[in-house]
Amino acid sequence: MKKAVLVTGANSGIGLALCERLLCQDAEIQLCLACRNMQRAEAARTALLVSHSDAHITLLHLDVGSVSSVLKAAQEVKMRYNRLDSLYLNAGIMPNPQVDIKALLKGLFSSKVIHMFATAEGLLTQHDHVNSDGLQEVFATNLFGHFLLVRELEPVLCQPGHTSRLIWTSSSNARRTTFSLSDIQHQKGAEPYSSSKYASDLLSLALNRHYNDQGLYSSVVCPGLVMTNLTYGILPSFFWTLIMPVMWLIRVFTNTFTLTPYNGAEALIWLFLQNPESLDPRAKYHSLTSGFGNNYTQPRKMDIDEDMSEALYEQLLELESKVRKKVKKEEEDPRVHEQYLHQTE
Ligand SMILES: NC(=O)C1=CN([C@@H]2O[C@H](COP(=O)(O)OP(=O)(O)OC[C@H]3O[C@@H](n4cnc5c(N)ncnc54)[C@H](OP(=O)(O)O)[C@@H]3O)[C@@H](O)[C@H]2O)C=CC1
Ligand SMILES: CC(C)CCC[C@@H](C)[C@H]1CC[C@H]2C3=C(CC[C@]12C)[C@@]1(C)CCC(=O)[C@@H](C)[C@@H]1CC3
Repeated sequence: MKKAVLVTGANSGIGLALCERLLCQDAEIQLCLACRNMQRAEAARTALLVSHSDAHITLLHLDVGSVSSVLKAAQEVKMRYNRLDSLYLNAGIMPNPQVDIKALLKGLFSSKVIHMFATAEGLLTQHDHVNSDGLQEVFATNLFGHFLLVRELEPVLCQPGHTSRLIWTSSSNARRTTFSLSDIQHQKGAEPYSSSKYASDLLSLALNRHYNDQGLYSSVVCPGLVMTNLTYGILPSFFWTLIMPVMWLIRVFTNTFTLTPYNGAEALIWLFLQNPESLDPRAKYHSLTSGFGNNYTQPRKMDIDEDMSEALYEQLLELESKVRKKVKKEEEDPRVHEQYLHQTE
C-alpha cells in the first residue's frame, strides 16, 4: 500500500529538501505539503515535479501558528486519508534573532568553542510577541500548533495493526535552562526558540508514553546548522556566502555544520527508513556531515526527564481544552473573538 506522508513547512529549506529526498527514496508515496502560503506551496510542488514528474503530491493550507487553521487543516486531512504513515512536524520560526557579538568573540577563545558553534548556547536571543489566539508566537508555531495537529489527527495516526510515526525537527539549541514549567510559552525570557525546541523534546517523550500502545511513535531530530531562510534571518545571505570557507573549516571540527538543506534532512530520511519500534525515545537523532562531506545520522541522549515531560503534557492538554472552548464560543458568537482582540490590544 502507498504510504501517506505529511510535511509541515514543506515549501522551503529542510522541509523541501526532505520532500525531494522522500520522493527519491519511495516514488510511490502520497506526499502532502502543508504550508501557510499556497503560492510558495505551489512553487515547491512544481519544483518537485521537475525531477519526479509522476509523483503524487498534494497541497494543504496550514498555518500551524493559528488554532483555527490547524483545526480546519486536520479536518481536511481526515477527509483525504484513512491513514497517515509519517507526520513531519517541521515548520518553525525564529523571529527577530540577535547575535551577542561579545559572547561570540569571548567563546571563540574559550575551550567551549566547538560546543558554542554546535549549539549557539548563549549567543542568540529573539523578540517574540503574542498572536491573535493570545499565545506566544514561537510557542504556538514551533510547538502548540503541532501538538494540536497530532491530537486532531489521532484517528488517522492510530490505526489498529499499523505503526505511524511523528518526526519533530528540533534543534541542538534546545536547552533545559531556557525552559520553565511555570512559563511554558516563554513569555518572560529572551530565548523562546530554544525553549520551544526543548519543549518539543519533552513532548516527544510524553507522546511516546501515551501513544506507543496505539501504534504511534515519536522521534526528534536536529538537522545541524543549515543555510535556509531561518539562518538568513540571523545574518544576511551575502555574509554567509562570504564566510563559507570558514564554515567548511569549522565543519572539520564540528560535524554539526551540515550547511545544505539536503545534508540537514539526513536524519529525517534515516528515521523514515527505520522501524519506529526500534528507536530510542530519549535520543535526539542528529544529521551530521564530516569534513569530507559525508552524511550520517547519530543518536545522542537528550537532557530530559519523565516527570517534566509529563507535567508539560498535562499543561498542553489543559491549554488545548481552553482553546477548544474558545473556538466553540467564537463559532457560536463571532463577536467574542473581536472582544477578545480588543482586550489584548
Ligand atoms: N536552519 C537551521 O540551521 C536549523 C533549523 N531547524 C529547524 O528546522 C525547521 C525548518 O526550518 P528551516 O528549513 O531551517 O527554515 P525555513 O525558514 O526555510 O523553513 C521553515 C518552514 O516553516 C514554515 N512555517 C513557518 N511558520 C509557519 C506557520 N505558522 N505555518 C506553517 N508553516 C510555517 C515556513 O513557511 P514560509 O515559507 O511561509 O515562511 C517554511 O516553509 C524549523 O523547525 C527550524 O527550527 C533546526 C535546527 C537548525
Ligand atoms: C561561523 C561564523 C564565523 C560566525 C557565525 C556565528 C553565529 C551567527 C552562528 C554560530 C553558531 C550558529 C548556530 C545557529 C545560528 C547561527 C550561529 C549562532 C543555530 C542556532 C541556528 C538554528 C538552530 O536550530 C541551531 C541548531 C543552530 C546552532 C548553531
